[in-house]
Amino acid sequence: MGQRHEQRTERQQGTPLLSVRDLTVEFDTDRGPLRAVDGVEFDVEQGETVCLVGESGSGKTVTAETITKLIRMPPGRVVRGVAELDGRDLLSLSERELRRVRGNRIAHVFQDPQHALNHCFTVGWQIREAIQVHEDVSDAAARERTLTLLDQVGIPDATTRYDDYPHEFSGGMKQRIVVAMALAANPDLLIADEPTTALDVTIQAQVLDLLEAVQAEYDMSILLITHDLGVVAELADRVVVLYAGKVMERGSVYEVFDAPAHPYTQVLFDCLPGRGRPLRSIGGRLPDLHDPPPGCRFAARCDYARDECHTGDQPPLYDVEETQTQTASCVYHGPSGDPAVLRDGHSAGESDG
Ligand SMILES: Nc1ncnc2c1ncn2[C@@H]1O[C@H](COP(=O)(O)OP(=O)(O)OP(=O)(O)O)[C@@H](O)[C@H]1O
Ligand code: NI
Repeated sequence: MGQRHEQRTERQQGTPLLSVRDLTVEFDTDRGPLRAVDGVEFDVEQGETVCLVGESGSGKTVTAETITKLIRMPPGRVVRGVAELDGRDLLSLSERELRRVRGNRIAHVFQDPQHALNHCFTVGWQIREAIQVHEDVSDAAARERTLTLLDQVGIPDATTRYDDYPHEFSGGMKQRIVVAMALAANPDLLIADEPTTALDVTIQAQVLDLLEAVQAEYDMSILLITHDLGVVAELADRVVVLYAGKVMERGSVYEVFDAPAHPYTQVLFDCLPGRGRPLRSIGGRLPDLHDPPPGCRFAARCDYARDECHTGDQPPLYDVEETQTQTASCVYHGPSGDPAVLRDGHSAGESDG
């Protein structure tokens, strides 16, 4: 890893590995443009895990897939914003340059390992390919490295399994192989979108433990999308809460779990985290993304909404009092608000249920 280490220490102090700013993505639909992601901003520092959370349809996948332009354009379109990797905007790269980024620096792991593997080739061949695509090494060296990777991701008896086809592995093992393929590129950032949802519950924990272990080993950053609050609590360093394409709240996992600041996060997190515990489903629906209402996107479902919440733009991300990094897009945290109102309401809600 010596080479990798040098490359990483070159990064300028203070520049995050990934910096997403004002990311705004629309889809052309029969009913006109649909704004799936609207002004999203967050950073991912080297070696940390950032979790994107929010209900279904809140824009998590679109955010994650726009970073490397995996979403199909058209119908998708980046209206504005940047996604900088080490200060270089990925969204303005050519498709050829982007392919290099995807192969080398950013790897994706999706929900279903089935789609990431080619059923016509042995897993050994596929991982070896993934290595040789971006590194000029001999077949023998690539094979050695493949065996090491298979071993690292917990495939028992790697030497014999090298020549097996994907269908000869269980779902959990397949996802391990996908992780091995992702690691083959020695990426700086792993983007994992619900990587365990398609797996049995007992296997989910193992794959998550694997991600945690390889992250430490490879000093890699992870952008993780999950519905599972227990997973957020265990793996995340920082949390980004999305609702209807907007960031509602951001902060360290300690801060956000200790005292969710936005009323949306409060209802979303209104249960004790434990692995396998899904996000609570909350009353009402996401606003229509073709024609979102003015004001805060969450106002229609918010117990604390007052008149100003229904007018103007989504509030800025205000610093949350007495925290280091937490911010919330809610007027109660703004200059004219009293956040104590939200705290009181939240604790009252907790004792009810
Ligand atoms: N190709 C597309 N065409 C039109 N609309 C799309 C397209 N892809 C996504 N959307 C819309 O963008 C919005 C955000 O979708 P996205 O998949 O990012 O949500 P998500 O937070 O990942 O949800 P889930 O938890 O269900 O995966 C949704 O309203 C979705 O319908
Ligand atoms: Ni999604």
